Parts: sequence; C-alpha cells; structure tokens
Amino acid sequence: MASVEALWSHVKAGLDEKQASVAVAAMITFLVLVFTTRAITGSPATVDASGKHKIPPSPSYWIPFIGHALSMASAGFLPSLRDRFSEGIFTLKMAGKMHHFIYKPSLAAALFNLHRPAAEEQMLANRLLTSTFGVSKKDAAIYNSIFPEALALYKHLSSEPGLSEVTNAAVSQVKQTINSFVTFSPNPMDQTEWERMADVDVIEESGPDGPITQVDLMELTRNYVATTAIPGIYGTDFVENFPELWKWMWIYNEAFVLMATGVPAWVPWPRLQRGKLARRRLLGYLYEFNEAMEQHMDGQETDPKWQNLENVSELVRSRIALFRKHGVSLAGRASFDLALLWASVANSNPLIPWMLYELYRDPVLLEQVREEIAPYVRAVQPKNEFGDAVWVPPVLEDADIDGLITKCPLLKASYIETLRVYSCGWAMKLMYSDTVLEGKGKGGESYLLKKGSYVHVPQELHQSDPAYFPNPTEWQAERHIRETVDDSGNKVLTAELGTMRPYGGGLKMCKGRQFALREMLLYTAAIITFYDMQPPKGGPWPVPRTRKLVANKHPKKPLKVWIKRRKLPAEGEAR
Ligand code: HEM
Repeated sequence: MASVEALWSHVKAGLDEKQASVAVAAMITFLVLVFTTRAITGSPATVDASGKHKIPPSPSYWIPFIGHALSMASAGFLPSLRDRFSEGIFTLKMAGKMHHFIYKPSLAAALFNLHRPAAEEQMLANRLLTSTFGVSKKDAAIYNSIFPEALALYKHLSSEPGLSEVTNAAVSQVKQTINSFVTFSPNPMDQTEWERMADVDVIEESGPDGPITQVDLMELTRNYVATTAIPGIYGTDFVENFPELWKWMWIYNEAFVLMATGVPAWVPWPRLQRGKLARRRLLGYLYEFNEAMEQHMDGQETDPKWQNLENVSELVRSRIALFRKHGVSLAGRASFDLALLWASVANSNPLIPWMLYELYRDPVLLEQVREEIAPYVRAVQPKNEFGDAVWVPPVLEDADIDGLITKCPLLKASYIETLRVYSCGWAMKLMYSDTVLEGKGKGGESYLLKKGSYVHVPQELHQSDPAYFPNPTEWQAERHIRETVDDSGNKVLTAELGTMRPYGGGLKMCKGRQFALREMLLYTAAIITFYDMQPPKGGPWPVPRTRKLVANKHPKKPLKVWIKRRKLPAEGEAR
C-alpha cells in the first residue's frame, strides 16, 4: 500500500493540477469499470428460456471484452476451474466470444458424436491448413469441395490391408536398424543421423559390460522412429534424399502454435521466424517429392535419386491421384503432405521416449514387460565363430504386433499411461447453430451451446482429473489393467483407454490412431529388448521439468541417458 501511495505522489508531482484531475477521473472510471465487470459477470449453471436445457456455469472476470483471456496464460487456471465446477463444463469469455470447456467424458463424447455436416467439422481445420501448412486459398477451396473423398482415403492407413502394409514396413525397418539405434561408435562418420542429432558421446568403448554411450533420449528416439517409420508412408527415397528433414520438422513444430494462432508474419519473434524458414525447407522437399511422383505416375523417367517410388504407400499415392484429378497445384500438394507428415510424427514420436523413460526407471515393471513381450519380440544372439574380439550383431527375428496388442497388457497399459501423462491433445469446434449437448447416464444434464460459441475439449483436464485418476501426476501403468474372465473361465488381463480420448472423436478423430498404437508398442518393445538404459553416472533417475509443445509434453532440458547393449539368448537356446 505504502509503495502505491509513493508511486501516486511521484506521478502527481509530475502533473499539473488539471492533468492530475483528468488522471484521477480516468483511474476512478477504470476501477469502477473493472469492479462492475467483476460484480456482474460470472454465474452458476442456469437454465435456458425453454427451461429444458442448462446454460454452463461461468466464473467472473475483471476486464471487459478481454475477459478470461489473460488468465489462460497460467497453467493452473483451467484445472482450478475443473475443480470448482463439478458439472464437467464451464464457459469463459475471451475477446468478446464465448468459449465452453468440456472435461466430463460423457459430455465430450456427446460433442464428438454430434451429427454435423462434414463441411462444418472441417471449417476450423481449413484455417489451420492456410495459417500453418501454407495451403493457398485456391487449393483450400478445391480441398473443401473434395473433403469427403479425401477423408475416405484414410482407410489406407486405418484399416486393412493398408494398416498392415504400413506396420509391416516399420517392422522390416526396425529389423534392419535396431542394432544401429545406437552404434557405440566414437567416429561421427560411422554414426547414424539420429545419433548425431542426439548429441551422442561414447563414454566407454569396451568395458566389462560392453560399450556405453550417452545420448539425449528424446532426440535419439524421435528421430530414429521418424527415419524408420515414415518410409512405410512416404517411401524410402523421400527419407533418404533429405537427411535434414527431421531437423527442420522439429524447428517447425516449435513454431506450430504461433502459426496456428495467426501471429502476423512481420512480428520479429525469433521462434516464429525460424519456424517459417523450416516450413519453407519442408515444403521445398515435399514439392520435389511431388514433382517426382507426378513424373512417376505419368510413366516418365525420374531423377536417379527417385528410383524407389513404387514403395510409396497407397495412402499417399491415392491422395496424389485425387489432387491431380481436381487440379490441386504442386505447391498445394506439398502443403497437404506437410499436414500429413507432421501429423504422422509430431504426436506419437515424442511419446515413445517418455514411455521408455518411465519403463527404465521402474526396473521391476521393466522386467515384467520384458518377460511378457519375449514370445512376441523374438531376438537372438547368433553364434560367434570369430572369438570375443569380433562383435556379432543380435538379430530381431520377428515382431508379432497382434501379440503385443492382445497378449501384453502391461505393455499396452504403459502406452495408455504414457498418453495420459504426456499427451495433451485439444479438440476445438465452432457452433454454427444453437446446439444441445445431451449428457448420458444417471443425472446426465443437457446443455445449450449458443450459435457462434467455441467448444474446447482439452484432453489433459480429464487425463489429470484426480476424480478419475488418483495421484494424477504419477505414472502408474497398472491403473489401466482390468481383470476379466474368458469363456473358458480363465482370468484375462486387459488394458483399454477407458474414458480417455487422446485421439479426439467423431469425423475429425485421428486417422493414424491404429498405426500409432502399433508404432508405440513396436518401437518400445524392440528397444527395451535390445538395450539397457540408466541415468548418466548411475544414481536416481531425474524427474525432468516439462513444457507443452503442441499436443505433447517435452523435457525442458535434454533428457540424457547412458545406453548399453543387452545380452540376448543365444541362437537355439531355450528361453
Ligand atoms: C499417440 C499419437 C497420436 C495422437 C495422440 C494423435 C492425436 C490426434 C488428434 C487429437 C487429432 C485431431 C482430432 C480432432 O481434430 O478432433 C489427430 C488428427 C490426425 N492424426 Fe493423429 N495422433 C497421433 C498419431 C498419429 C499418427 C502416427 C498419424 C499418421 C500416421 C496420425 C494422423 C492423423 C491425421 C491424418 C489427422 C487429421 C485427420 C483429419 O484431418 O481429419 N496421427 N490426431
């Protein structure tokens, strides 16, 4: 108080009497406005004019028009409102618009299951296509007119035979490369691209337990997964021809939200400027790829660096065919491919290092998972006929993905818990007409969402809700395990997503979710089979501080680990 008075006398000293009275009047007007706003805004849940539907509750705010917008910067703001409003929905006012936030699973399900025209569902996403992926207005209009057809092509990713083709391509890549996930070579010429990006440092070349390497786990894993999983979608040439692809992708990802919120290009924000440069590079690569695909599909000769285009997936081929048929420009195709490529790596790849981190820091669970997956990830050490001086790489003979999904509940529960703790997807919809959300179940209320209001489902609000997940900040895979009894009376353990919806829902639901499940189980299972990890120099595992990056959490500082090879059963040896 004393400092406010001191400040005020300082201000007064610099003003003449007339100026001072204007300043006093302005300040009083402002305070009256702010306190009146605070007094008249905010309300508990009320009912609409018909008396049938509820209007969601809303907290009060201080500043007219701006409303709650400033409070959104605080990480604890939305969780505090979740704990205050038990209805599962509340409304905030920001920049003059109503924004409803939903965190009760039944209301989120009701929102996702609304039968709205496809064009309405796509309308907001169209803005992203332009602001973030750089689609021109002309190509966006064409896409709008062919949206249902474009959407239908995702069957080549989400159902058979496409799903198996993409998954088998990843399995085949993992078989070929798992031994060079870490090469343990101090010579950069012999290291892989994903190692060089992970600040690799060989600690010991030939200790009693074999070589040890220090790496940044996030960088190593997300780049390894991108380099070996994406050939199944974009073919091998695309990934091999652009070794800097992933470097630019992660720089672009850092600026994704700034681009999505439409921060103008001229704002000198270094992260935004770097993101725009990265987008130019990525679009350049994808343009070149599309040019080569154009020639390939027309039966023309391509540059020798594009000799393996026949292994591009049916999903990508059929999209190009559709875009060609409807006159989407090559630049437009590059932008739509950027959207698909980004969706394919940005969400799942950073979750795999988190799953590894959580498993390695729980040695008991790690051993249980290793035991559970052993029949489905068959890895052996071939006979060494050259003596100890020569290292013979172990072999990943087979990875049975169906077995991992259906017979390994602890692994699957670890995947679900990793999604719960580390993913923070956010679905957003605009109401083009007054809409009633019918909450299902006992005591399910219906809510009226007015035309022109926005509806958000920040998945994290539910995923961190202690009412559903006790001690929500703790990673506990076992919480997702359920025991059931099968037809023969045997106990069966299963793990399901339950009330969680990390992939969204309805028409816009993630089209890569089936592949993401397979990818996360495959890579985690292969890596924990072939490698051991520990914190650098031993000791307890650090608990990294995190920041949100688009739809995932990322470590604020590099997540360094020491990695060494695991001893695998010798060929022909009983397990
Ligand atoms: C765990 C990993 C993943 C998560 C949590 C995730 C989540 C999501 C979410 C929340 C959406 C938006 C839904 C909406 O707008 O309501 C989405 C869209 C999409 N995802 Fe994923 N995703 C993951 C992995 C993948 C992968 C690996 C692929 C491709 C291989 C993929 C392809 C897509 C596509 C193409 C869309 C856009 C669909 C459209 O435009 O309608 N996703 N994803």
